[in-house]
Amino acid sequence: MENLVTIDQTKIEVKNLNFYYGKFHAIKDVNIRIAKNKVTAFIGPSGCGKSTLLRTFNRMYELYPGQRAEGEINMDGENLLTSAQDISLLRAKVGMVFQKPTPFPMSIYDNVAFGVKLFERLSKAAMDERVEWALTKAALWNEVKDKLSQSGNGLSGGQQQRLCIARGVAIKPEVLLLDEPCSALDPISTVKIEELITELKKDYTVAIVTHNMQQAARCSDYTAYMYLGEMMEFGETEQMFVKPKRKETEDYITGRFG
Ligand SMILES: Nc1ncnc2c1ncn2[C@@H]1O[C@H](COP(=O)(O)OP(=O)(O)OP(=O)(O)O)[C@@H](O)[C@H]1O
Repeated sequence: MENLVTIDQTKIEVKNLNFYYGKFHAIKDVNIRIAKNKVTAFIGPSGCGKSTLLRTFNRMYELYPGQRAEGEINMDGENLLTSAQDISLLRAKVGMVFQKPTPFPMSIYDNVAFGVKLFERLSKAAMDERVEWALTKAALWNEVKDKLSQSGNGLSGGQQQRLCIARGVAIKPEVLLLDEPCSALDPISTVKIEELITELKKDYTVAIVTHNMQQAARCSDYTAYMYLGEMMEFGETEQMFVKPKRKETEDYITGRFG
């Protein structure tokens, strides 16, 4: 399973990862390599551990007592789980966009500039440039360029989600984690986000959790199928969708599961 993505192509290497919510064993000995500048999709029935796995990549779980991870998550040769590196720096390197759009209660401009200000001191002109760049990357610039000082909450759901992606992109992370980013969106906004994901992988490594099989098929290079906390199958998306190795994967993908 691990050899499909060579170590040279790997951005994040997960080795023997176990995750616990208190006594509950949610991730069971998972091994996977997340390829650099590719999109890896995580699929599987509700509760199989997709979001939990994603949240280990930037140690999001540390905010919650009783949650712990064991094993290795190596990024550029360093184990994120034991590294002494500053947690906010890690989250700057590994950005995350959640299921529900969560704009901050501030202007569109400030939503994008907020995270940048935590890590960089930019002049007003350089910040303006960064904000435009990030909103352009998130395919939102044309829709908001004349109302940057208006509240982010005044945007449509799809625009808010693109704003959140712009916010993530603005700090120039290396990895972008997307946890069901389209589940609250209409089909047109969903298509826009999918196009955006394909565009983003030129610069970033992307990991996406999705319940939408067409979405996984359309915008990912690799797909990981999880079940009850275990990594059941990992492969090139095309191969997984045309000819999965396991019957369970096929049943899930074709909707015959459960
Ligand atoms: N805060 C928590 N405390 C205890 N158990 C949790 C917690 N969060 C998740 N779990 C459990 O861990 C398992 C994995 O949950 P997770 O949210 O990662 O699944 P998922 O595959 O992302 O599901 P979904 O597709 O429904 O979002 C589930 O059994 C869930 O009930």
